[in-house]
Amino acid sequence: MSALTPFAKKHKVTVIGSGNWGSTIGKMVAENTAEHPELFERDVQMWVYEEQVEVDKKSKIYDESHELCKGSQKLTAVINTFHENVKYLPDIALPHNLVANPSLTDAVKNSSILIFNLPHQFIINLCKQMRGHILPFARGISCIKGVNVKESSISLFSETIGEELGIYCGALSGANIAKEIAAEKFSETTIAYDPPLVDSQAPTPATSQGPSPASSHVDLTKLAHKDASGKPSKVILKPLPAEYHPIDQDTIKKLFHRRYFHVRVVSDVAGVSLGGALKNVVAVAAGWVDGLGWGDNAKAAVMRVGLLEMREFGNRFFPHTVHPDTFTVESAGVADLITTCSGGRNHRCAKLSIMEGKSIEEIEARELNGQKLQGAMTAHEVHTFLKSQNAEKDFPLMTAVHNILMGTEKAENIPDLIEPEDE
Ligand SMILES: NC(=O)C1=CN([C@@H]2O[C@H](COP(=O)(O)OP(=O)(O)OC[C@H]3O[C@@H](n4cnc5c(N)ncnc54)[C@H](O)[C@@H]3O)[C@@H](O)[C@H]2O)C=CC1
Ligand SMILES: O=C(CO)COP(=O)(O)O
Repeated sequence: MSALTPFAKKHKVTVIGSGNWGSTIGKMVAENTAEHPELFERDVQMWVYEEQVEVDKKSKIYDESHELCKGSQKLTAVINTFHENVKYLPDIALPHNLVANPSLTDAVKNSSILIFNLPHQFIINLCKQMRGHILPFARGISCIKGVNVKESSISLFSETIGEELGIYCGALSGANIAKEIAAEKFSETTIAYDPPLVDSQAPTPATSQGPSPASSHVDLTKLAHKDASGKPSKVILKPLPAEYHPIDQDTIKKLFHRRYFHVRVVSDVAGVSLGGALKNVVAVAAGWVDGLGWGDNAKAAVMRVGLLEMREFGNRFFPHTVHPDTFTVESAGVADLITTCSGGRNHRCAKLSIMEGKSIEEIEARELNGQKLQGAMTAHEVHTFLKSQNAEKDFPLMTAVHNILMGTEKAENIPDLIEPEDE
């Protein structure tokens, strides 16, 4: 078979991150690569931030005669031997074709599809380590819930990843509490994936020798490609060689969709990303309200105001790209807000912090066994940005969450703090 035979090459997939959600996504993606051998290599690499763990004696996989069950062991060795992430996703059987790899550069080598799934504070550093080690034409999907704020500028992690690595990156977000999905309970998600036409339908230009075998003949610099704020993207995308099946919306859906995990693919990367990031701030407020014992009506009021602020944030700061309906129609909007304000970690830790009179960080360290909350950090980042735009008063709930975390306001004052000024 010639190297240029269409689709002679299968996509190698790497998941970068192996926490609660990273391992769950790894599980689903590995189930799908095994079911679609025409598109994907069977084995999925999962980059693991290496650390020492102990296999719990109460765990189903515990075997007192096994060396890896004695004392502290490398997490990657435990995952690859017992096919369970004992630290971040205990009691869930992972597919044997999901391979834990502690070397980032080795895990991403030759992968044409990169899935980013880490707490947002770690991603920029990792992208720097990946530079020069990935396929230049790789495509990405960011499952990260957070925004990248630098003083007066804000960007989505799909964009940050895209710019750091020079690739196109879409976003996956939804009402997706990982442990429910890992147990194969039904949920929906939204994937925003809208690369320039070259990967999907762009006609390959004909040459005097007939149709070009390689999509690399398409001049990508001439294709309209804008970032989420509507400015022309700085990234000059490299086309996918023609021996690969196109990485289009259909390919992406096949990689993620499961019987228990229904995927809707849309084009609104900004709306999907902002929904996932901003709802974490609202969930902190909802947790406080529950911790105060104020009941469901109070929580619904906070969620209503939060949803309006999420939509306004998108409209105001990403006016060229956000579809306001994403916040109310898609899993990545209102559904994620509801689930996170009910069963999410941000909500639970905020609730306990009020009930016990402790900081959220103390509760996080005690309750989450190394998992990382995103809500408080995102509240501070969003506040930095809103302040730079002189827009704090237009986002009273987001501002209140920041001020309460800083100790300059009290959660008990939330009803007054979110009351519009003219009422
Ligand atoms: N857990 C959930 O239910 C969901 C989480 N998300 C989002 O997914 C993203 C990833 O979260 P999770 O998988 O839940 O992570 P997690 O909070 O369960 O785990 C923390 C992860 O950070 C890694 N880590 C710790 N220190 C590190 C360092 N210095 N450098 C690099 N990595 C380090 C750990 O190895 C671990 O994989 C976040 O943006 C989160 O908001 C999205 C949907 C659901
Ligand atoms: O994003 C989530 C659910 O969609 C998970 O939220 P938490 O990080 O608050 O658990």
